Amino acid sequence: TPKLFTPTTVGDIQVPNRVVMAPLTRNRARNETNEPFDLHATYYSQRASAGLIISEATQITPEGKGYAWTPGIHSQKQIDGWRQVTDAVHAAGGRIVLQLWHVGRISHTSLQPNGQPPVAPTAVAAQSYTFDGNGFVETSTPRALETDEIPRVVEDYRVAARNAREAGFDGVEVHAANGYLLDQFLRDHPNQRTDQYGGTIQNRVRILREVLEAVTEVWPAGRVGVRFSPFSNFNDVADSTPMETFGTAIDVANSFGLGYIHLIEGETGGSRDLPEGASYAALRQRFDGAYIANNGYDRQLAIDAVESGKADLIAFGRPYIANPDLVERLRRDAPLNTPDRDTFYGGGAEGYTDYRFLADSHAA
Ligand SMILES: C=C(C(=O)O)c1ccccc1
Repeated sequence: TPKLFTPTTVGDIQVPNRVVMAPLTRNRARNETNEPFDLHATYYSQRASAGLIISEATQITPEGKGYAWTPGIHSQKQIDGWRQVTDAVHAAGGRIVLQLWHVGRISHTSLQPNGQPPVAPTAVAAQSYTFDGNGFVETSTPRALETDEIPRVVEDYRVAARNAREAGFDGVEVHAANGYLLDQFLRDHPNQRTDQYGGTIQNRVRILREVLEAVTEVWPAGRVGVRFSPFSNFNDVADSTPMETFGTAIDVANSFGLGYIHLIEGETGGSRDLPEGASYAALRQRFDGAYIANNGYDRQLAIDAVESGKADLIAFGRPYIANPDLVERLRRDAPLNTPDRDTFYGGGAEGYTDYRFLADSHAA
């Protein structure tokens, strides 16, 4: 049996295989109140045979929302909605962690409380787009967070992490990738702050350190992970020294004894090509916990990466949209359903909970 299909531990979490369901935004939470409901419980429990499920990105506060119909974890209604999901996943024998999200400047005033500008490290708009419920709009120009507001943002992560415990999750993943708030602070484009949260790499990782400190006061560190996208420019971020910046960020994660780091290898949802001088092995060896690798893996790449020790687990995104029983299909090297792009984002059950299982396929 390829090692991909054997048990391991991700920090404190025992998992039966190394196939991870990557966080996937699907824009199906209730509008305005942003809670998940029974449809989401069906979707996630269908995929419970994953070694570990990482939930879709979930905003920690109304200010942290950047797209229409994305779920939150900052109200009792949302906690109750997520409890339906975690109960269903556990009843199906699965494990699920919640991805804690703050979009920073990847938002639009129409999605913000009182139509206010989004917040960010620096008052420079991303050259990016978001989905406001009617269509794609350019992201709004943010206002720069004041130095004395950062503790409030950190507290928002702490409360959201506590809410995730109440909602029955097995752990949390801090979203520090894909050009959202924490990634905006990590990179010297756009972070041009002149206070202790900008300039040197030590300053640019400070908010991450403070967030991880807060989250690991609520959760055992072995149930906390963090996601990075060191070489992706998705959502208009870039860094002049990515190996140093993300090496330092990973040192910070390691200093808390986190259960795992989760790296998008290459361009988010795109090329796996590495820039000159970049090395995942060099980044990974600075971390003592589990390494989850993501981005464009197919069955053979995944088997080889785990067999060779390049990665401990592999996160699959698009394949999990269309294959609830992905683990079984990979184990058998069975054909995979093709995801329908038109129903990736928004809508209801169609293209969400109606993909077939292998068993169904054999049904007459
Ligand atoms: C949370 C996302 C990410 O991390 O890239 C996202 C958001 C909207 C569409 C696709 C992906």
